[in-house]
Amino acid sequence: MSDASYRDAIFSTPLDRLARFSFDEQVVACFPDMIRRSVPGYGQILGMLGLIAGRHLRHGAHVYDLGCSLGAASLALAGQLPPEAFRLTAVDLSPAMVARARETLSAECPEHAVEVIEGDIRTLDYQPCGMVILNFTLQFLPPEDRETLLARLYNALEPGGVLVLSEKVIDPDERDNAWRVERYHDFKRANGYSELEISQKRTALENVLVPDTLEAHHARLARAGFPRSLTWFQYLNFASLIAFKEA
Ligand SMILES: C[S@@+](CC[C@H](N)C(=O)[O-])C[C@H]1O[C@@H](n2cnc3c(N)ncnc32)[C@H](O)[C@@H]1O
Ligand SMILES: O=C(O)C(=O)C[C@]1(C(=O)O)C=C[C@@H](O)C=C1
Repeated sequence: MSDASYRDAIFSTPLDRLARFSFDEQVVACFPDMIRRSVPGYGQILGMLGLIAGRHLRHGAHVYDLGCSLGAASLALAGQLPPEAFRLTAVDLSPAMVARARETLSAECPEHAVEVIEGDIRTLDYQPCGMVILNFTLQFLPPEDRETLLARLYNALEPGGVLVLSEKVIDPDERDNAWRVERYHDFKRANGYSELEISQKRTALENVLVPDTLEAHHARLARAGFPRSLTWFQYLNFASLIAFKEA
């Protein structure tokens, strides 16, 4: 099993043809380092997922980890809850991510009922479930597909079920937004990224990662059926929301 994770240096040299960002082999090889150095609060969010599940999940309920990448959210749950507490389906569109997630999850939590599916979360057939995790995934779907997916997830959730949605967000106020983005770039610099890496990645993510405002997220969750949602975490321009289905 190769569990090696390399330092992210993808955008460190000038690239004359800057391709759109994609979750290919190159990104997979350095993904744990990339996401840890690029997402403020990533570790804290993972740490809370098990606690949220511990409070809201009916014993033995089904959990979905959508856009699972290497399965970090699934692993976080397995690290905090016993095998009989839940069954989990992790899904990702990237074959390279799925292959590595399967290896990691079967090695790290062999006792837990975890399956990893390669597929598109927009067209998956959802079983009744108690919790859905979208940890930095919805932002990569075309904006016009987001509400339909959330409505399908609302329908799949059992009464009392919860959806955790973590996203990069924008501020409706231009000056506040600029301040957050500038401090986010400081965060990246402090984590060892150069000006070139920051600017090339920003360009590669344009029209690939399309962030919404928190207001747009809450309004969309309400239209999708959720009677209540709240922002439980925010660190600069990264936030996590929880949406509740009525019990
Ligand atoms: C930022 S990563 C998610 C990180 C991961 N959830 C974690 O906590 O470490 C976004 C993931 O969403 C996946 N993705 C994007 N669009 C998808 C889709 N339509 N269906 C399934 N997965 C998708 C990408 O392949 C990528 O692995
Ligand atoms: O580097 C950035 O600007 C990011 O937005 C970080 C981000 C994300 O938010 O999903 C973007 C791509 C990678 O998947 C890892 C993290």
